[in-house]
Amino acid sequence: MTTIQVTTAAKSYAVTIEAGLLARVGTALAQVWTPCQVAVITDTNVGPLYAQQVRDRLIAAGFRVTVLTVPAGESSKSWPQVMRLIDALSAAHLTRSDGVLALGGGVVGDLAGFVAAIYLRGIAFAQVPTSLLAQVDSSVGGKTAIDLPTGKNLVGSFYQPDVVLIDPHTLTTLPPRMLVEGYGEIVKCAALVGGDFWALVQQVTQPAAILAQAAPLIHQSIAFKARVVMADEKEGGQRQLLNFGHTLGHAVELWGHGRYMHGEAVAIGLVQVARLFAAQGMMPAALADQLRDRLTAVGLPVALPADLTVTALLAAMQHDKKIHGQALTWVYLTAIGQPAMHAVPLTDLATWIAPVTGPLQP
Ligand SMILES: NC(=O)c1ccc[n+]([C@@H]2O[C@H](COP(=O)([O-])OP(=O)(O)OC[C@H]3O[C@@H](n4cnc5c(N)ncnc54)[C@H](O)[C@@H]3O)[C@@H](O)[C@H]2O)c1
Ligand SMILES: O=C(O)C(=O)C[C@@H](O)[C@H](O)[C@H](O)COP(=O)(O)O
Ligand SMILES: [Zn+2]
Repeated sequence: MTTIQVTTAAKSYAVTIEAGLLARVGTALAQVWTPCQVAVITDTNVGPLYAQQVRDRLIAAGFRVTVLTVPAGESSKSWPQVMRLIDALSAAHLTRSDGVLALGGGVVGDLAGFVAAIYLRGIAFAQVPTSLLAQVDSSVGGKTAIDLPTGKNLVGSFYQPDVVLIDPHTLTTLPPRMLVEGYGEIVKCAALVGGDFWALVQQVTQPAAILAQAAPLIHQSIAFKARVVMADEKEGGQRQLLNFGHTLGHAVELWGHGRYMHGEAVAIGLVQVARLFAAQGMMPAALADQLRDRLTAVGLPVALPADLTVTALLAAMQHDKKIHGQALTWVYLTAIGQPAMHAVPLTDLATWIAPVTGPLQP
C-alpha cells in the first residue's frame, strides 16, 4: 500500500494505491466522510462488475447508497447526462452533508466530478478509478468536465476530490485496448519526468508488461502529477505541461467521434508534436523516434489518420484551452525529462503544423 498526499489551496487529500482496496472501500471512505448518503456514479460496463461490491461495503460501513449508471463511453460527458444525474441526486434528496463517489474510468470521473461540483453549489466527492488511464491520471488533480461539439472538456471546473482510492486489481477486468490506451498517458508523464520513470517505461516492451508493472507505473505517474498540481492547481503555468501531446491529440480524438480512445489520440499527439518540433529544429529528431518506439511497443497508434484533412484538424484545435490571446502554447521536449513550452500565433498555425500535415488532404 502506498499513499501520496495532494495539497492544494482548495483541499488536502490522500491518494491510496493498494491491491484489493475495493474490499475495504467502506472503511476507507469512513476515514474521510462521516456516515451519509452516497451516490455511486458508474457506467454500464463497470457497474455490473463492481457496483454491488462497493454498495455492500459502503452500507456495512454505515453509508446509505444510491447507484446511478450512465452509458459507457465518451458521449456520456454531456449535458443530457449531467441533467439526468442532477435530477437523480435531487430525487434521492442528497444534501450538502452527502457525497458523490465516481466508480469507473476517466469518463465517469470527469462527469461525476462535474456533477458533484455544481449540485447544491458543490457536495463531497470521492474517486474510485477503475481504468488504467483514470488510475494514472484523471482521478487526481481536480479537472472535471463534459465535452461540447466544438471541443473536449470545454465545460467544467477545478474540483478536487476528498480522497482517491486506487485498486490495481480492477485492471484485471479491463479489456486489452483500454489497458493499452491508458499507457499513452504514462509515456507522456515518463517523457516529461525522465530518470527512473523513463527507465521503467523502457522495460515495457509488450502489452502484458503494463499489467505486470502496473503498481510502480501508477505510483510514478501519480507522484509526478501530484507535484505539478500542487505547484499550479489552476493551470496558470507549469500544469500546461500535462497537456503534452494533447493539442493534436484532443483534435484527433474530437474529429474521430469515438474512433480513438483518449490515450490513443494522445499517443498520436505525442509523436506528431515531437516530429513537428524536430522539423522546426527545436527538438532532436531521435526523441520523436524514442517516443514512437515506446508507444508502438504496446500497439498504440502514432500516425495521423489518412482521412483527416488539414482543415478539419485546424478546426478541431480552435478551442484548445492553451490558447491565450491570439497564440496557442505547445508543449515539447528539448530532451527526455526536459519539457518546454512555445507559443505560436494562431495566424501562423497552418504553416506551423505543415511539416506533419503535409501528406494530408487540404
Ligand atoms: N480529469 C483529468 O485530469 C483527465 C485526465 C486524462 C483523461 N481524462 C478524460 O478521461 C476520459 C478517458 O478515460 P478512460 O480512458 O478511462 O475512458 P472510459 O472512462 O471510457 O473507460 C474506458 C472503458 O473501460 C471500461 N472500464 C473502466 N474500468 C473498467 C474495468 N475495471 N473493467 C472493465 N471495464 C472497465 C469503461 O466502461 C469504458 O468502456 C476522457 O474523457 C479524457 O478526456 C481526464
Ligand atoms: O490534469 C491535467 O492538467 C491534464 O492536462 C491531464 C490530461 O491528461 C487530461 O487529458 C486533461 O483532461 C486535459 O485537460 P484539458 O484542460 O486540456 O481539457
Ligand atoms: Zn489526457
